[in-house]
Amino acid sequence: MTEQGEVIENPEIIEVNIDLKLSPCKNKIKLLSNGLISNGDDHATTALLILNQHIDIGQLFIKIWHNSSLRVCADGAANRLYDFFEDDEEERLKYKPDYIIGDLDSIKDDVFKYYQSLGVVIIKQTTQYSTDFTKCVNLISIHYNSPSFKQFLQDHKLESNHGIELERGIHEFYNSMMNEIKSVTTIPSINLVVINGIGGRFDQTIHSITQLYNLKQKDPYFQMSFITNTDIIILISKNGTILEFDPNFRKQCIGNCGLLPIGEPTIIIETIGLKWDVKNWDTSISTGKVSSNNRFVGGNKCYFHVEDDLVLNIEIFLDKVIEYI
Ligand SMILES: Nc1ncnc2c1ncn2[C@@H]1O[C@H](COP(=O)(O)OP(=O)(O)OP(=O)(O)O)[C@@H](O)[C@H]1O
Ligand SMILES: Cc1ncc(C[n+]2csc(CCO)c2C)c(N)n1
Repeated sequence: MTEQGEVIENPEIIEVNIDLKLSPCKNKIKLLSNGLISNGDDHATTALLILNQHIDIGQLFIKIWHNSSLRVCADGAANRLYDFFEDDEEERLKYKPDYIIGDLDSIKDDVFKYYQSLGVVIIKQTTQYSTDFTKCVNLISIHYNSPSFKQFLQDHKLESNHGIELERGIHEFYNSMMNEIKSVTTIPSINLVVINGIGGRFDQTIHSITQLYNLKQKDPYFQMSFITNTDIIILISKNGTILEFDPNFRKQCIGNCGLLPIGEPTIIIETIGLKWDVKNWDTSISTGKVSSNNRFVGGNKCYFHVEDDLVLNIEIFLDKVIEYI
């Protein structure tokens, strides 16, 4: 039996030219030289979501913070933000999140009081049918898209929980907002950078990956990426995607990559710009046919054409990224 599909081994550096007549390209994303992923829309804004694990990306964290127009902590992530500054009270004060949200079973009392005293909006949501991660994502959507949410917070600022229903008020707010705005407006793009969601507990990590697929369906205006101290992780959409990067950044800061069909088996119709490019290559976790340990050899871009969305991880050398920015 012959293996399906084709693997083409390329030299260490190649020029990538994409003939758009043969290789469709619906999506363009950029890997910026500060390690952030942008959907290529110059008007997009960036939001930072901090989850509850140790912040281990050093000065890259500070860089991402300053690059963001909104910063949200999921429950116990507020402890991690607080601890990041160790005993440097002056620095800690400069990094005030916009919101802390979750069931609030993980945030420490003194951290709660600290951020409350700084005027951070802290929202309790007790439902045990969604994670703090999902609560955060809904809140971020509302923050950017609801014409009335900021006014609502202002009007209810003296009430307990800012007047938001305790169990699933944010989810309800989100649902009714989405019903209202879907028909009327085009929603601006948001580059959503998530830290601390990968590694650590395995179910939490898999839940993070589900968010990549889920957001693509429910809130496609998010370009979501996970950043860890070893990787950037994104979803590559079907219908053809060009990923652009700065050639020097690639050389100095990027290592291996993997095309990971975590959500479902699929066919990689074509890649252009990998050390091991593939054509009509069926890939699945259960057969073990997965392109891991691959790398970018396209000087400034790489092209992916996949039949179904799949996960891409890009290895970053954190120290080099921090040096580079
Ligand atoms: N060990 C971990 N590994 C990966 N992600 C994590 C881990 N712990 C927490 N997170 C992420 O941080 C978010 C906030 O976590 P927190 O500890 O405050 O609450 P939790 O009770 O563990 O999470 P949840 O309430 O969502 O179940 C979680 O929703 C999850 O996305
Ligand atoms: C089928 C099913 N499995 C697990 C949970 C538990 N759960 C999912 S999200 C969440 C909130 C954590 O803050 C909890 C406890 C559930 N509700 N339903």
